[in-house]
Amino acid sequence: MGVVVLAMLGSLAVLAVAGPLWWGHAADRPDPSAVLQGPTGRHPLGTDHLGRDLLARLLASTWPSLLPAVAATLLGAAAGITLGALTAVVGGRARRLLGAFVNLLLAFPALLIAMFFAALFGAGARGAVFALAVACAPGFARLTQTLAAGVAGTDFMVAARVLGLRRHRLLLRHVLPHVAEPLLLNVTVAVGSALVVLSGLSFLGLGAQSPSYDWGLLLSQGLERVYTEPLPAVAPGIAIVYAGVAFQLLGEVLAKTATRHAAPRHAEEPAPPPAPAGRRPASPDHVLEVEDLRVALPAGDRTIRPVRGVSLALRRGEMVGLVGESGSGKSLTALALADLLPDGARATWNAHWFLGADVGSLTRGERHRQLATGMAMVFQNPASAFNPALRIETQLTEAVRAHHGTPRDQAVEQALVQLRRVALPGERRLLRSRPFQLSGGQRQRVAIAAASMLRPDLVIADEPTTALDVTVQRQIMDLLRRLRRDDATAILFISHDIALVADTCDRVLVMYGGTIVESLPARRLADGARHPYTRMLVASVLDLTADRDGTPPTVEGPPPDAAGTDPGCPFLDRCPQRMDRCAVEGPVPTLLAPGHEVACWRPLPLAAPPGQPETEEAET
Ligand SMILES: Nc1ncnc2c1ncn2[C@@H]1O[C@H](COP(=O)(O)OP(=O)(O)OP(=O)(O)O)[C@@H](O)[C@H]1O
Repeated sequence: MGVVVLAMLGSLAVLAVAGPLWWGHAADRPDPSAVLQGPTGRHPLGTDHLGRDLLARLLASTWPSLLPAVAATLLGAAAGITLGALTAVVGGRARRLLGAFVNLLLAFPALLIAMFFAALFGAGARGAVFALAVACAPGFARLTQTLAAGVAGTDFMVAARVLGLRRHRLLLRHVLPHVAEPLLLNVTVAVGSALVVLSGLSFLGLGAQSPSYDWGLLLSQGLERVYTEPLPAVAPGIAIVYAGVAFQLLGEVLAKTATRHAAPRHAEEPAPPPAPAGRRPASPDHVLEVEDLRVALPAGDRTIRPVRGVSLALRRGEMVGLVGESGSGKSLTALALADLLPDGARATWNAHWFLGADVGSLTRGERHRQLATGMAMVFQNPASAFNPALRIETQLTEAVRAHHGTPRDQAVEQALVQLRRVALPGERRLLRSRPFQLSGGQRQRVAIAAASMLRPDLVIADEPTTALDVTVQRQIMDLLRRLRRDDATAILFISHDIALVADTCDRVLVMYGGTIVESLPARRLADGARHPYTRMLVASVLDLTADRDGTPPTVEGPPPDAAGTDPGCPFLDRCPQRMDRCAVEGPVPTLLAPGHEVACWRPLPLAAPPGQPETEEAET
């Protein structure tokens, strides 16, 4: 197809350049003796009303026909794509405004807009070009908006936001390359349509003005006598179709090759990754502290409160598990901590400290930078956490390049070091790969390598092993453990898999109905849990040491009210221990033993060894 396109476009280019030189003179020479002739040996397409040779005019007008169509399409596409792509990276209100503006423009038919602006700008080729650009921009904006919307909520965009990339970088690196293929196709196809519209404008007397002429004008002149001499009208029509098909095929060829050259090449010199300096938590121990974190979300005509007063703290090098059934608010808690809540969601807190900085008092830019360099996220689905259009190299290196100004060569070498750390062989070949060329396990290892690139103080891993098989799960857990051991990185490990959490974490936070109902050392989970929900959760997993199939644990009974307005305990309806007080007063977390807190008015007694009565004192 490439060869065919090359031949077609080459012939058009030759005609465009050589046409005026070779046939320009014949095209403009009137011949009163040969007015309005049909096709003859001397004039294969006949002559016009001044006796000028129509074939010469057709060939000589290649350039003035193609140039305005290409120029109008490029101008319109540039304006429309910029407008549409902005919607993927701006905030909620600006996005709605931009959307409304595009809708307004689209409310008018493109041809009407083109005619209106052509009349406004004045009849002539230049006016027609601008008019057509204005007319086709909204279509490109809508297309880009739709394509970009598909990208905006993806994990790789969230991941890129976690890295704190600026809007223009998000736009250029992640949104545009991802939507480039259909856009390129549409731009080139639109050149063909632009040719037709320009012909229409010329036909209406709003395009090329005599004595200049283009295929559109020749077509309209030919149409006047199409019933007696069809060739003078058919020939410019064929020229328009030929050029249109050439551009359409060009679109397809370009679309196939567009994403192959997105990433730069890397250099050879190895260099150790420098550790970022100058970040110190206020308490040397705590990386993150949050108190009474709440998240409210609009859901239809009401507001839901999926997170209702979460307090937690993570020490340097500590691995803390966050467990709870589906919908308990684990992911929203993580997203609120990373300042990545979806549009419309609102987070509030009493205190929120990250690396010694009061997050609430930072400016937006400072907050993004602090979170981007100090925190990394590993998502559940490694397939969607990467931008499929970009090479692994680009995705691994862009954060250090953006935040630390690391030169590309050095960033690439850091990426190689990180890939070796996560035990991925053939790391140079891997850097040149695209995400779809890797297996699920490889992708998750690359995700951990990417998370380690900035040497973050905290990694939030949101169900990083759920989509993987058991063997790969173990390898990924080993990597997370190594990350925490080697770099003293704190890890918040979100999972349904309480057996895995009990096995790998230091502490476990049990979430229910948007609150943390119990916090205890992981080794105490099997026999030391005191909250009825934790006990039921543990009981729902038959054996904490058994092999896991990734099925989330289930607890019988209705889930808590999503609105979160009931005053009592969220576990009330499912609790076998409930008392009258539980319905009217939410339980406050109470310290039962060092490192063990329970939010329950009537915590269960400790499970006793077989043959002995249950006791409350054993632990304390
Ligand atoms: N963007 C959103 N808009 C409306 N409701 C949402 C949104 N995101 C989450 N929710 C709701 O908030 C509640 C908590 O969601 P969240 O994803 O934090 O739960 P989770 O504990 O992480 O669940 P899972 O383990 O299934 O991921 C759920 O009821 C969910 O339906």
